[in-house]
Amino acid sequence: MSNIIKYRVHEVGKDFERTSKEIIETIAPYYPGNKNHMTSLEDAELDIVFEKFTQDNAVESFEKYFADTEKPPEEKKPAPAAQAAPQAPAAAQPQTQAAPQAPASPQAQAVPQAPAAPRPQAGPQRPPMQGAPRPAQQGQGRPMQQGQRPGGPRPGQQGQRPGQPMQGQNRPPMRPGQAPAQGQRPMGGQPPRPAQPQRPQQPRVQTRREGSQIVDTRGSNVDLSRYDERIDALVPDRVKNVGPGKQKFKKNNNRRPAGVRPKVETEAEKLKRLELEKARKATLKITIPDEIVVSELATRLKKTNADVVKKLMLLGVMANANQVVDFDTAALVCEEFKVKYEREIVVTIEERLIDDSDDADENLEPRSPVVVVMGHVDHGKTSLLDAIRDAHVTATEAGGITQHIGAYKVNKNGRDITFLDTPGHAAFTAMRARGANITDIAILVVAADDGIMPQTVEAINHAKAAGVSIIVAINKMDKPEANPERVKQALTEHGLVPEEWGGDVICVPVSALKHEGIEELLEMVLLTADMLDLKANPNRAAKGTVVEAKLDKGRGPVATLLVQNGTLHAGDVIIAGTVVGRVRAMTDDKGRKITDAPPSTPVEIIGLSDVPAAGDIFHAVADEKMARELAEQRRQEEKEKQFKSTQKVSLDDLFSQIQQGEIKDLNIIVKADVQGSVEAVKTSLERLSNDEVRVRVIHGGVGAITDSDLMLANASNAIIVGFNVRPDAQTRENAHAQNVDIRTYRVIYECIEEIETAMKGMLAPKYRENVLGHAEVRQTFKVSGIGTIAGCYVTDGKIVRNAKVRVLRDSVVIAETELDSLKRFKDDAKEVAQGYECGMGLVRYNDIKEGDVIEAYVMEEYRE
Ligand SMILES: Nc1nc2c(ncn2[C@@H]2O[C@H](COP(=O)(O)OP(=O)(O)OP(=O)(O)O)[C@@H](O)[C@H]2O)c(=O)[nH]1
Repeated sequence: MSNIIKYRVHEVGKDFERTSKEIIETIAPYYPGNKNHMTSLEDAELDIVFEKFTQDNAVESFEKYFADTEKPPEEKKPAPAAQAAPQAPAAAQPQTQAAPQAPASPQAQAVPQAPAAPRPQAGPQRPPMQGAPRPAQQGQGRPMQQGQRPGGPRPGQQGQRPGQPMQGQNRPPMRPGQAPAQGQRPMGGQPPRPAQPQRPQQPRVQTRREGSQIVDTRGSNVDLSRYDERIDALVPDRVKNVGPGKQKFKKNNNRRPAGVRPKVETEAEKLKRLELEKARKATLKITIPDEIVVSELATRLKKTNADVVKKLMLLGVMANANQVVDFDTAALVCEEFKVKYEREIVVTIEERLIDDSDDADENLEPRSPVVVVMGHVDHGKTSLLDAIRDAHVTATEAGGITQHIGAYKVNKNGRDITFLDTPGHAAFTAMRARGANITDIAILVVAADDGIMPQTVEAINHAKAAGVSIIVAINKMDKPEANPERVKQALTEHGLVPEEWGGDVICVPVSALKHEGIEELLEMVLLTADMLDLKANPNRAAKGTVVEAKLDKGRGPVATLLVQNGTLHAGDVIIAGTVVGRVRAMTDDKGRKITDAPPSTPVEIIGLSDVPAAGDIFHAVADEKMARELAEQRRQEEKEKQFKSTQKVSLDDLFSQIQQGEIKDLNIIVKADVQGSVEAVKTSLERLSNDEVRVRVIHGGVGAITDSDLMLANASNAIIVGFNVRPDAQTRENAHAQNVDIRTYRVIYECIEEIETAMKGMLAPKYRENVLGHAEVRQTFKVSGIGTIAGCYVTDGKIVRNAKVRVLRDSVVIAETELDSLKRFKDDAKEVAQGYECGMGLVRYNDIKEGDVIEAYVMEEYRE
């Protein structure tokens, strides 16, 4: 650097108001050699000059100096100027450090090497600098040191030379001509910064060590970064390499730029910022969903997990960061933190796509009733449906060809009635299990010659569970042995009291075979419909249920839909369960093409992408793309559902389900060997109802537990209780697959007790029976002295020697005991597997008959 910028002896002399000779003499003792006024001076030589003249300007007494500085500048102005005048402009630095290494120290950079002003080339060319000579000083031939302190030079204050940048500005001392050439310093154009100079200067007691130079950085407005550049420029390489390494001011570079803001202000600013932050937090508003993980809540509250967990603890909720809390708890935490909150409303695709809002009364119009026919096998359901259709479809609709699409409409007295063509409660309940409640009225067909049969009872209970109105059609009235009174009598036993006996159940005697009583029956259906006041809004997007669906070879997926609300139009986009499609063609039950299907209309449509399931609910939607998205989402949900075992009510977790509010009604199906037991259990169980749970026996019947019971239990989320009756192997397997809880008992009070304790959450069964297998008694042998030996064939599972057994006759338990002996031919056997024959003797039981079933089981410890 010094090679580039020449600073000649005469220039230095001029700057310091010394002769060239004096300068040369100053340097000579340190750097001997021939020099003249044109000799360029090296950095080290310059440093010596600066040191020399700086020291020459040292004040004699600090006391005097400090005393001077405390006086108002105005008073002192003329005097110090005069005093300082004869002196060299150097600051009073009693430093003896004149070594060439001096500039290497950071302090040395602050040494006023700036004899710029007097220099002819530098002075005039410079734009006014902060330290520009004031008129008074100019009059004295040199500018005052930094102008702001008329008290004269003081220790540590450099730059007393004319034209030198003011220290207050923290300009690094500069040699004339150097900075502009290097472009290291934004000299010109930098406006004077008066803040520092005008600050009342307190006497600064500075402990200065002999031989060191100190940069006064206490003003907090020293731009130290500038010194780094100067260091690089000024420090000779050999000096740089000495010591523990370069010690740049950069370490302190985090200081604010000179003159921008003093340290006190920074603190104030920080406080202000903190306050602002606090204020911002105070007005924080967050949204909380119905359930939120604690860590997520903490994030939203801008708190740590620990803070939130602590607050929860104080609120009496023990939850860790990964646990979920409900909205109310989260809201309490928000209140504790004084954070505003509101409930997060999650709009699902379903909500956006499907408008499930209720209709306003003024938009509702009467709709025709939807009727299902149920009853015991062979009581004439199909015959009745055919009779109704024959009388009202083929006869009245000229040219109409009856289509079996799963539902049809008949017209009576100018009003329509829709019949579901699938008789029996199986289809009805299967549909209900899928969430579809499509029927308004159930016609219960009871053969007058047969009376109430098991499936009649089931049908009654299925209809009751679905909450539909029942009309009894007493069929086969043409038969001579028909006894409608007996039927009515039996009906009362099942809670259906005929009208003529003071009840509200309409009973119509009919003959499906002879087409008698059909008109009366239909009239009664209309009457019941009037009572139900069935209404729908035809002026909205259609909603309904898939009644039937199949894959047609030529037409692709074909589905029968029953429109329940709104009107379905040809061309509509519909979503049914996980299937999406556009209604390409629509035909009614008479095979006619139609374009609009108002409420209670069954239609057959084509155009779906896949075959939906019967019972699926369909919606006509506006956005096909979104519908596909929803279908995909539903498929995903279905998969997840399959993964998780279906949550069905069971006695084991009854209490937890009650506590979680999942159960309000405990539905029970009671099956027993005799009607008396059914009634007894029913009354006893229903008495168990308490404030939280209502125990409802939705079906009670005599006989084995069958698939039909399972179906009802499945649809109504019920548990099955059996007394002295048991499910057969297939039913048990199905129950297991469908997660239906079947409990079997021998004594009523055991059942009552178990359900009661389960409701109280005290049910802790330690043992549970595990059925090992069944064997059918094929032959019996009487052995004197031993008793009866049963020759059996193991039908499923295995029979184990130590197992307990029960004897079943027509699925009714007739004995419970243990195995006395188990033999394969003449040998004792430990166990006999399925498909083998064996001989069995039972402990204290000899009344075994051919056809009996022996069930072997063991009691196993049960762990939840
Ligand atoms: N005498 C007489 N026989 C009838 C009447 N209704 C039906 N039947 C007869 O009863 C038998 C059973 O009739 P279905 O209509 O098949 O009875 P279902 O209830 O539909 O029977 P499933 O479909 O097996 O459940 C048939 O042989 C019919 O002919 C009737 O009103 N009078």
